[in-house]
Amino acid sequence: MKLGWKKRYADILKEFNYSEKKDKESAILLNSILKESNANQKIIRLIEGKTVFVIGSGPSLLTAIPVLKRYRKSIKIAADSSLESLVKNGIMPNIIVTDLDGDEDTLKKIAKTQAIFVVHAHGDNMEKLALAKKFKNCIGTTQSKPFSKIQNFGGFTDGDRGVFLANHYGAKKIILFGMDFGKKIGKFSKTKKIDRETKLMKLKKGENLLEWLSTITKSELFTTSKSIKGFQKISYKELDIIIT
Ligand SMILES: Nc1ncnc2c1ncn2[C@@H]1O[C@H](COP(=O)(O)OP(=O)(O)OP(=O)(O)O)[C@@H](O)[C@H]1O
Ligand SMILES: Nc1nc2c(c(=O)[nH]1)N=C(CO)CN2
Ligand SMILES: [Mg+2]
Repeated sequence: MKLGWKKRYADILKEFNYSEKKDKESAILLNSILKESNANQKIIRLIEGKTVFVIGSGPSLLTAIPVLKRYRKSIKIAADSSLESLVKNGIMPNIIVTDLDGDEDTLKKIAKTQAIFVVHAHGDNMEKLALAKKFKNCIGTTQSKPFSKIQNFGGFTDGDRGVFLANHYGAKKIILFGMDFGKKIGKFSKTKKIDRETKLMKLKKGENLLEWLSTITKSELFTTSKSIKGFQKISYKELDIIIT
């Protein structure tokens, strides 16, 4: 990915004490698992020039769900564990961005549908990657150097990676739901209590990356969740005006 991702990734490696070597190993493993597919063309058709919703697992996901039910035709990108509550409420996302630490049963349940899975390989999820074999439509990503079938659109947590994905494929407008960041972890999030400190650090990093993206993207950015610098804060009532 262009636009200065390398520097952001170097900061992430340092701050979270991750190993670039392990990130690369993981990406090589995912590349060996993925079949050739036309998921890329499918994703372009879904996103290019469109208004796209990106849905995270922050506290506001609760109020977002009844609203999302009314926008059946809008393109939806679900970040990992937001998927479980969406599917339970009859909302089927078009794209799922995941590092496979969300709810496995839900992932398996919709594995063979038209949904496109954007699976992220990193140094700490190698043992989960085999799950990608089950997905009918699957794209592989890395935060390190892209190669072969593995791409890098930028981004860190599943939610902000969803926004970077929508930016990469040329969404006209990107609207966030359940992407509150801040100090309160959403109850749909799969994070255990012991991880709280790291989780909050990850959320902070995700928010910072979105602030940065807002300075370089061509997409118009909106949020129905808590305010983010560079995103226009809107109420659910304003959605109809923004979408048309
Ligand atoms: N306050 C919040 N609590 C939880 N998730 C949030 C919040 N604000 C934004 N999100 C976004 O929702 C996404 C999905 O959340 P969740 O914690 O369920 O996924 P995750 O798989 O644990 O996240 P990741 O693997 O990216 O750390 C996160 O990746 C994050 O970008
Ligand atoms: N190496 C490594 N990379 C990541 C990790 C992680 O736990 N380890 N978590 C992420 C989002 O939660 C994104 N990237
Ligand atoms: Mg995840």
